[in-house]
Amino acid sequence: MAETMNIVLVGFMASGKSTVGKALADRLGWQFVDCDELVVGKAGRSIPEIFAGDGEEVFRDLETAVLDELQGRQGTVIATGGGIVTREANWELMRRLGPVVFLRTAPEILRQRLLAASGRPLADGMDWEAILLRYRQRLPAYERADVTVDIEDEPPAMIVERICTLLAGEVDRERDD
Ligand SMILES: Nc1ncnc2c1ncn2[C@@H]1O[C@H](COP(=O)(O)OP(=O)(O)OP(=O)(O)O)[C@@H](O)[C@H]1O
Ligand SMILES: O=C(O)C1=C[C@@H](O)[C@@H](O)[C@H](O)C1
Ligand SMILES: [Mg+2]
Repeated sequence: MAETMNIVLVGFMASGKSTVGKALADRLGWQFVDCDELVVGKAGRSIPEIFAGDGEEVFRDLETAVLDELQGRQGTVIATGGGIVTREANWELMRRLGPVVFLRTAPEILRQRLLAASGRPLADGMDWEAILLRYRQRLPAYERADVTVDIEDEPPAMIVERICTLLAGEVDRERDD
């Protein structure tokens, strides 16, 4: 795959962006960055601390700033935060980086993963119906991605192979430009 581009992964909380992103970068021999980790590094605080201390808007500003700082990169798999698709400005920044891939993970899998973990302010302590409502509200935004990968219960390595196959067309288009 051409190293002149990056791959940007979007999807709901716990859809696997960070996990699959790392595996995809290993498979391609590319670098990997995670926007959530970059935000934490920039703020010097955890995501729950940013949400609790400054509010969601400040978190979103940091998220956009991080995406802006990634401009110019090549050969990098970029895992985004689950809400990055909610800001219009982020779309232009993501599309400039490379193809945007939506990990459309089955809601039942999201439910199991979110109930088993904490550290996500927009899921912690919320009932599943409220989380599912947010997921449904965000779906049209995720579906703006260039490529969608439907994910059931399967290991990251299999998802990685499917992403590589789906992106072969994107790479061909880039070569034609
Ligand atoms: N294909 C998979 N098979 C099994 N477990 C997985 C798979 N993908 C991710 N997981 C597990 O699901 C959980 C959530 O994954 P991950 O943190 O990668 O999601 P995310 O999309 O980055 O979430 P967030 O938007 O909150 O950053 C983790 O515990 C991870 O180990
Ligand atoms: O879906 C969301 O809005 C979020 C997802 C996480 O990746 C983090 O970016 C944060 O917890 C917010
Ligand atoms: Mg993540």
